[in-house]
Amino acid sequence: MLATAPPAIDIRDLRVDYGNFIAVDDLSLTVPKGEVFGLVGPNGAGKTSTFRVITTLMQPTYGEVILDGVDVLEDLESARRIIGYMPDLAPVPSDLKVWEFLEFHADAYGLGSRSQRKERVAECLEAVNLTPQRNNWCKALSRGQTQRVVLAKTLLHRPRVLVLDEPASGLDPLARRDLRNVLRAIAKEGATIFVSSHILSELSEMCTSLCVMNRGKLLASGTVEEVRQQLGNNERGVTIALLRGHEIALDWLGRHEFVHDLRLDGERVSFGFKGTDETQADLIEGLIAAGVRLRSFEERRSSFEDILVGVAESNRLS
Ligand SMILES: Nc1ncnc2c1ncn2[C@@H]1O[C@H](COP(=O)(O)OP(=O)(O)OP(=O)(O)O)[C@@H](O)[C@H]1O
Repeated sequence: MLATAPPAIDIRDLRVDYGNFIAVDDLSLTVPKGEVFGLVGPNGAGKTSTFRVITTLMQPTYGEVILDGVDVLEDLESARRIIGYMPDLAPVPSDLKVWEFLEFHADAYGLGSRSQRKERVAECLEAVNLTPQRNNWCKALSRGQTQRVVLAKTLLHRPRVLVLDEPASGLDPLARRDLRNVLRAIAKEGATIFVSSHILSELSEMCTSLCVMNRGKLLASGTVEEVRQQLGNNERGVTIALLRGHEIALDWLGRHEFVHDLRLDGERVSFGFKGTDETQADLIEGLIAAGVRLRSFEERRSSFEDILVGVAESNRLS
């Protein structure tokens, strides 16, 4: 029988206390290999504390973190070889050129012979699409380019697990798109990426799956759709335009268990719908089978940002 490969990241019952304050509360999470996995949560959710434990920078109060089968708390040295960590707003020295900055770190890591180190620097610059900027001063780079230089530095030792704290913060949409493409390409090469943000839409664009954390606790995890369902936000507003069968539609929808706030406005019928994608597909089929001539169907869902704002609001109120 084939042994199953361990997940890239396995966090079990993690707890981080600062004095009497619980910053991470009983967090358990598994990230399969090759994912771009997002960690989203409002300020103070416990994202950085979680990352600091994973990256061996801090001992947790309780719990285990296993990276690619290696226990981070038991075998620090092996864990550090697996991890690449890019902290929030990592600085780059302004008085070095891009290639000098990377070669300095390749030397510090002792990455093989001089020619091997140069080759690795070139590979990493290519991976982050910065080969044309290799001779530029670090201080002359844009914010997006600076993030990618730091990412190149983080890739030098071929980490299998990349932990990136808010890498897209402060980037314009174009720079975010560049970063997203670079991260996807890196994951395709086999690395697993664990990336945080407090902006959900940023991560939902970038990640294969994600989790939501709030006040140290895991609220939901899975694909974007699964997370939306787990957070109980599958409410949507629907407007249908009909050519015939308005009476039938009103009667049929009025008896549907997931439909509420039904309104007729000219040829259009609007209502709130609280069901899954499957039940919504059943609803469309049911309406047509009942004899309604449907011209169009339009749904409006709360954006992911609205959901997160709801989470943050509930913090403030409680
Ligand atoms: N060294 C510390 N001592 C005391 N409290 C701390 C310390 N570090 C973090 N905290 C608190 O723990 C909580 C979680 O902080 P953490 O930085 O992990 O959250 P975060 O989700 O990364 O937030 P942000 O998005 O603001 O960076 C916050 O309330 C923070 O004030």
